[in-house]
Amino acid sequence: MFNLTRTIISRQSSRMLSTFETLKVSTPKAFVAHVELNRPDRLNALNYTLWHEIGQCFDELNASEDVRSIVLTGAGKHFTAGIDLMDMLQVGQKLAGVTDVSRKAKIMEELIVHHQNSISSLERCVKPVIAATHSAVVGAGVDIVSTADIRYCTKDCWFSIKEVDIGMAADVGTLQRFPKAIGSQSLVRELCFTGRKFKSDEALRWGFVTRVFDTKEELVEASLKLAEEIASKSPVAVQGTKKNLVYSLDHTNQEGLDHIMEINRMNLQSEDFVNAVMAGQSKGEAAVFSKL
Ligand SMILES: CC/C=C\C=C\CC(=O)SCCNC(=O)CCNC(=O)[C@H](O)C(C)(C)COP(=O)(O)OP(=O)(O)OC[C@H]1O[C@@H](n2cnc3c(N)ncnc32)[C@H](O)[C@@H]1OP(=O)(O)O
Repeated sequence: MFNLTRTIISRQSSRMLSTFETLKVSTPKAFVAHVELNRPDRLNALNYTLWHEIGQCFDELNASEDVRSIVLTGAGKHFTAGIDLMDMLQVGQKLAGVTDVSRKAKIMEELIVHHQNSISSLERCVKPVIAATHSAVVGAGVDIVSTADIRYCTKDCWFSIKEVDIGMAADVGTLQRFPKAIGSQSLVRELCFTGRKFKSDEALRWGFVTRVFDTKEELVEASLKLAEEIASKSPVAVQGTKKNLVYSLDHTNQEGLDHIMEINRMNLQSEDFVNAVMAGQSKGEAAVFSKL
């Protein structure tokens, strides 16, 4: 009963996205959301508010029947400079006031789980997320874009799994998701152990990004065009596809097949299936899918 009430409330409120302090959210095309990291004066470094708002924003976009695909960009000079190091100094001060190691560890556990959940919201969101990055994508930035479904970037874009240079192991998803996007364990380990910058040309060669653009304007335009195309498809089909692709990343083939069977034994009875097939046969008439 509680869950049902919560679901109904979230559906009702899905039309009104929150306004955020560190994110700019717009709907430039039908069913397409554009989320912009918006702390340009701090190079979009992730302070606690930005971590928190990313999670809240993608959970809201997931619930919204008006959103079918999402483009993620960064405002200003860089996509992001990673975690806000000033914010981390404040965490250090908080820890200094606590003497017991287990109690210090509990504070850190809550922080790490909060930040992990923030980034995982891009994966929990069943609407495809296109990360469109420019200039620096550092540390937590790689965690974020590794969680996106599709990555485009500008020619001047570079990435660094920088955590090793600040004395920590990446802990909000890069070590889990980046290797699955790249394939070569040797390359992954080289980049994670050294933090060395890799540029757009290398990222393209390895398949980490799939398109590179001369300017940010071209990048955003192409990303929105792709998002618009995805949004024109059946939301039942696209969201079922994302759920199964995410699930299949860490399950056996048979488990993945069982999972998609569970999804499709329902979805093949949906009006979207009939509408799409009819539109396909009418040659030229695009199918129109109702809100999901
Ligand atoms: C629980 C833990 C979860 C997640 C952990 C994630 C770990 C990480 O994200 S590791 C990565 C941390 N980030 C960095 O180490 C990046 C440091 N910054 C840089 O290397 C450079 O600033 C740059 C991103 C390459 C950009 O260079 P440039 O364009 O030349 O700008 P700057 O002049 O260097 O910087 C301008 C201004 O921004 C401040 N700043 C830069 N990065 C951060 C940051 N990460 N946090 C806070 N502030 C940052 C920099 O100090 C300058 O400040 P001024 O006040 O203007 O001097």
